[in-house]
Amino acid sequence: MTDALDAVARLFVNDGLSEDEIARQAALYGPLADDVRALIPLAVQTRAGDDDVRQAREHLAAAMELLGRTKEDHPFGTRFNDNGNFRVWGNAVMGLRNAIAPLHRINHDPDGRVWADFHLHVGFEGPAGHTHGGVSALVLDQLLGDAARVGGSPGMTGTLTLRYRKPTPLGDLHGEAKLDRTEGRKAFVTGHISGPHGICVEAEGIFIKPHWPVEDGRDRNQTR
Ligand SMILES: CCCCCCCCCCCC(=O)SCCNC(=O)CCNC(=O)[C@H](O)C(C)(C)COP(=O)(O)OP(=O)(O)OC[C@H]1O[C@@H](n2cnc3c(N)ncnc32)[C@H](O)[C@@H]1OP(=O)(O)O
Repeated sequence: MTDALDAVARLFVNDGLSEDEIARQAALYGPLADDVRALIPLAVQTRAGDDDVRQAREHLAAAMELLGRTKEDHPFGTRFNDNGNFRVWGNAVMGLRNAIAPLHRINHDPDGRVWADFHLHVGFEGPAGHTHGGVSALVLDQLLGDAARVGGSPGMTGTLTLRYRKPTPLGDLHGEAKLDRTEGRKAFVTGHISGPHGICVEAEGIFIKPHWPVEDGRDRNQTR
């Protein structure tokens, strides 16, 4: 656990950025992630032939060379400033700079419910034409964890139990979660993902506040 503690402490950084600089970086790197995100379904669906694919790959190689000239050698972690503007831009579910992240925003209602409307493209396929079960788990883990945090009991996922009630289509989906109760350091949270024909996946999670020296105090309505 010492290594994990060290990593969390090292990657939980007040970088002192001004709001203007944060906005500048968001405007610069967010669209880059959006472009990379748009490439993923294209890689699955393009019917381009040999020459076009070869040419596209040359462009991509040039882009990778440009982007790789200067880069950090560690994950993004959690960054914040004195205003409490928390950024988790590398997060796999809602990180602004993460091209695989399917959620743009997680909303928090005054009653503690958290919810998101999101779109899963063809790169999230599991069963033919449907969402991969692990992707549903990914999204629900984040939503339930956020509900625990918003409810005042932030924690690491101890147990996540899913019931796949019916196949989850790709496309436009809705997810939500709410803290049910707490017992000591444990938060018990429930949630679900629904599609056009109702609830597809139900989830129950136990989130446990670890013995870490840091608190995650992200703003309640923070965008990714
Ligand atoms: C500031 C926060 C920032 C939190 C930052 C949140 C980021 C959210 C990110 C999204 C969510 C993730 O992906 S999180 C990543 C996936 N999860 C992980 O990697 C977690 C790895 N596991 C761990 O680090 C640890 O096992 C913990 C923290 C979960 C628990 O360790 P611990 O704190 O030493 O727990 P311990 O003292 O033994 O037990 C405390 C109580 O919890 C129960 N318990 C222990 N483990 C489990 C378990 N897996 N499932 C259910 N219950 C459990 C015990 O029975 C006990 O109940 P009683 O006797 O008191 O009744």
